[in-house]
Amino acid sequence: MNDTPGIEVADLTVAYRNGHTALKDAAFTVPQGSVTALVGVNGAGKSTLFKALMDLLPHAAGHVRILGLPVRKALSQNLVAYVPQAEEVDWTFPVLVEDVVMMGRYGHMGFLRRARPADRQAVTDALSRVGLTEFRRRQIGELSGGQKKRVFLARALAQEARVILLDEPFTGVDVQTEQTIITLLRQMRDEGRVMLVSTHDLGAVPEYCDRVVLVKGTVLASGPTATTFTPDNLRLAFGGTLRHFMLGGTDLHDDADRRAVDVFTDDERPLVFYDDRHRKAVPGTDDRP
Ligand SMILES: Nc1ncnc2c1ncn2[C@@H]1O[C@H](COP(=O)(O)OP(=O)(O)OP(=O)(O)O)[C@@H](O)[C@H]1O
Repeated sequence: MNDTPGIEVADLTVAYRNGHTALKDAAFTVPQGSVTALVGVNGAGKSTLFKALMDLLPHAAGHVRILGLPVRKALSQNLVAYVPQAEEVDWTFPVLVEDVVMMGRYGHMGFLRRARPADRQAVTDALSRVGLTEFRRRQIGELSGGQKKRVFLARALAQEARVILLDEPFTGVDVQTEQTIITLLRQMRDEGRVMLVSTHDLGAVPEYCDRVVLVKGTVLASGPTATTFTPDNLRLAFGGTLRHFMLGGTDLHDDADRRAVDVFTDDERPLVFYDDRHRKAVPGTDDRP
């Protein structure tokens, strides 16, 4: 690992063919060996940013570098992998779990896409790492939501991607699978990889993300979670869409404790901040079973 940023986005503007500018002058940097949350309201531009990083949308202005390389070069070197949202995949397509993971090897194969022993070994290793070895001969459509997510993570591992874009990896996933995925993300971070994770689960962000990028038509703020994932920045990014209230005094304590908490919630996944002396989001304070 060197000091080259994992992802570098500078003054990026992205417009759709109908003329709608979804991102304007967006800028942020993500170091190698990090897990970064990408958060913002519906329509803020998270998927647009992913598409720009995957070269699926032209850049009207600005530039993107991945591990110091222009996007196309990074893609041609198999450095970038995308873990899609469940809705983007046709689960009725008859394909085995191991075949999906083998797709991660295509970029390493020749024109005829003939799998060599090294490719088969990479698939076996990746499936073992995500705990799906016994599911390798199943049709992908027969798996649970959480298992499907892990198949796509295995595909990214088999690809030996260094930068992995994860679109809502925890949607529809139970708490145990969420923990399995978080453990994997941490291991991959420790291997020097870059994970950019779009998520609406704000309560879990401080638990597993080193850094945060807040978007709303542009990048409002980015940096280490402790200094960026703050009530002020969240108000900027989510103002009006999340309920925000403070609890203190007798609403919170039955003694003279003067501490207060800041709560941001969409009524499903609250994010709780303790008072100024503890301006650090507290993970695990949500109300899931
Ligand atoms: N194909 C498209 N053509 C035109 N405009 C689009 C297209 N896709 C998205 N947009 C618009 O671009 C803006 C950003 O959308 P985007 O899908 O990037 O948001 P998002 O942050 O990923 O939202 P969500 O949280 O709902 O997934 C929105 O205003 C959206 O309506």
